[in-house]
Amino acid sequence: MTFEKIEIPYLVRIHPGPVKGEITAPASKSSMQRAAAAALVSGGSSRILNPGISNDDQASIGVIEALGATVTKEETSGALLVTANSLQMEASQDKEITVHFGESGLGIRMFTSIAALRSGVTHIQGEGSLLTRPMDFFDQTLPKLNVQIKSHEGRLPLDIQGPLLPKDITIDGSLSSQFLTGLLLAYAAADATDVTIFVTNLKSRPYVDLTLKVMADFGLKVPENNHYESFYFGNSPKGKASTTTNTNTTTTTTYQVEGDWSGGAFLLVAGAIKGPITIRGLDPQSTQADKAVLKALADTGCQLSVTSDLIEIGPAAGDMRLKAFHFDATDCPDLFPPLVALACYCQGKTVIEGVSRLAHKESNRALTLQQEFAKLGVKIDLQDDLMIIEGGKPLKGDVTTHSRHDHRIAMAAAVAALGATGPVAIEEAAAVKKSYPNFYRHLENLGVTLSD
Ligand SMILES: O=C(O)C1=C[C@@H](OP(=O)(O)O)[C@@H](O)[C@H](O)C1
Ligand SMILES: C=C(OP(=O)(O)O)C(=O)O
Repeated sequence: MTFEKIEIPYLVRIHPGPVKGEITAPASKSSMQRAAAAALVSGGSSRILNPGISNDDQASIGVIEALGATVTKEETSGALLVTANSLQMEASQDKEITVHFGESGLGIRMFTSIAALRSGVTHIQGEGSLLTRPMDFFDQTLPKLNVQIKSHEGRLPLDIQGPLLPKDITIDGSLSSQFLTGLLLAYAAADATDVTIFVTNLKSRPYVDLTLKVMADFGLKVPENNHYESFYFGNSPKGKASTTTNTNTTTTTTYQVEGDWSGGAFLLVAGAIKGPITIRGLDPQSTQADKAVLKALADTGCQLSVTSDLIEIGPAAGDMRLKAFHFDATDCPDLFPPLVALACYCQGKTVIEGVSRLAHKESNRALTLQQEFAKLGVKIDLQDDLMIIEGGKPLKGDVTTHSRHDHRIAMAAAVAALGATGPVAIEEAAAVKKSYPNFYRHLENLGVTLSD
């Protein structure tokens, strides 16, 4: 499968000004990547509507192709059609193969356990920031499940060889939920029966809800979730796909990729700072962790109206100013960057909890936020697990920030720039392609002036 190429210059300059009009949030890479994995392991044919085009989405499609799936695009609807054998049945499962994950943390942590279902050797590779993110979970866990693994002191590249055999196991969920997501899918694919994954100290819990939902949507066997402490795969047969369409002799699972609350959070913050705007495509019933941005926004006193179809958002009414807020982002760490941009425009000190969750993202996000926002004249203190942002003062314009090769830092700087005293340049602006390649185009659609 080839995807459309989106060109973004090295430097994008954001000119301050209002946002107006209507925009549809992009596809969620969390939803799309899970759909790709579920389409692979559920076998048969699947139709993925509203597919994402981010680098991480593209990497996941490349991975399922490398693992034996065929992916084509339906020209009329843009849907992706995936056909796959179950991995254990795949003719090439004994062969030695190499899979590339680009920079996707979810991709590598989810698909490594799935690739471990193969009995051939799989070489697992990544690039950029992924090379320094911790993967020692696999060194500790996979050997207990009949999988041989060689890593580079807990970092990439990895070589693995299964087949993974589901067993009762205890894992540590404090670093990331993504490893659990992978094991849940791999256990389901291996038809785990009367087996439990025990988890200690699980963080980013709503992401596991999303995993379980996608598994149910694809008709995979869904374990019983006991308070996020254990996940029990019982004796019952596989689940039944909730959305299936029957075409003569074959059954196709149809899955609609959700709109992205993580990328959408930047649009919402833009609306609260310099709107009003209308945003479509964000489902208030979603299990996505970053839907929690609504709570922080409501606490600022911005104008906010949420329905199942659209969200209308604008600054505080009349002469009122946005108020500082207190928010716990431990289970939704990707909200730190948009909430920092929001906090800049809120009177007083905003406190965000969960700083320890930021150390191993595309950058060490607590530090990069502190350093890049300092260039805009914003003071951010880090005290243990708390981030404290002093808001309400004018943001410096005519400055140059750097994405630090982190998509969410670039988007946070861009949104913060909307109310600055002059244009704000962002170096290595193309980092946004990791999750939201159309981000700058969407800002332009909302009336923002950009220059190189
Ligand atoms: O499962 C997912 O889709 C994700 C889980 C979160 O990671 P952690 O579980 O490591 O917090 C989040 O930060 C990441 O961007 C996407
Ligand atoms: C950390 C992120 O993604 P991942 O862990 O999947 O690379 C992110 O999107 O902010």
